[in-house]
Amino acid sequence: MSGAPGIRFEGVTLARQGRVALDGVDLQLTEHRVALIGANGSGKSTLARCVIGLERPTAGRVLVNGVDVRRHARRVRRDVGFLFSDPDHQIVMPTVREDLEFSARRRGWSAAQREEAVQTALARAGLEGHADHPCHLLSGGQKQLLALGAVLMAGPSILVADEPTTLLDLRNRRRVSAELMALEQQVVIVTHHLDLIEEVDRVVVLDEARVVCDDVPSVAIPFYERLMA
Ligand SMILES: Nc1ncnc2c1ncn2[C@@H]1O[C@H](COP(=O)(O)OP(=O)(O)OP(=O)(O)O)[C@@H](O)[C@H]1O
Repeated sequence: MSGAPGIRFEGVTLARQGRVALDGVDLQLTEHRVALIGANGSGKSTLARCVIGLERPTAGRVLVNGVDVRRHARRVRRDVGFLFSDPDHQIVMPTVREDLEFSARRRGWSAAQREEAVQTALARAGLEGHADHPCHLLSGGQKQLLALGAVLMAGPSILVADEPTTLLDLRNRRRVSAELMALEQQVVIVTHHLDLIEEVDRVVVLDEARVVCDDVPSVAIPFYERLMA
């Protein structure tokens, strides 16, 4: 059941309580790093959540690596990691190490392989000295790096991040963004932080539930700034 890599939105429309959140969105996202930008309420998070079946289109369909999300949501969720704005929404275990180990269990690894992966993830997140600390005592930036580490531990081929830097100070915003931009996986990032997406391969601008610009950052970001002026 393998198919075209990446994410495909085919005529995706989503209406809730008579209001249209997405209106006929057609996109084929195959680039390594894609940003979704747009005004508050333009539909970015709704579109991102459709990728893992957290939202269901009223019409149209979403395919991930050629697999229909509606028909095979569990399979798609194994392929797609999702990073929320608030890491507290996805840190599930009491300590840093336990949280990473929890995600590693999906992989069918031996105990030794899991331990090696946990150590690598701790180092990558700069949390080596915090392995046995309670997660709730971490700073916001540390929590987001832990959440990212745990999501990656599950081995996704695509990462969707919904405003992952919104709650962070400038230093942590840059740190988390640099981690995301350096990933080998395809990354789709929803953000209002335009300075962080200057290096992405493609920027999709949403406005009032529709795609109004789809281009490289040097074209799409100024387009959006004019739209907001
Ligand atoms: N669970 C929900 N129930 C009802 N309406 C919702 C729900 N989630 C979002 N909406 C509405 O759908 C529209 C699109 O919202 P969405 O969160 O996708 O926008 P967004 O572009 O991500 O906005 P923001 O930048 O503020 O996060 C908005 O009108 C919003 O109020």
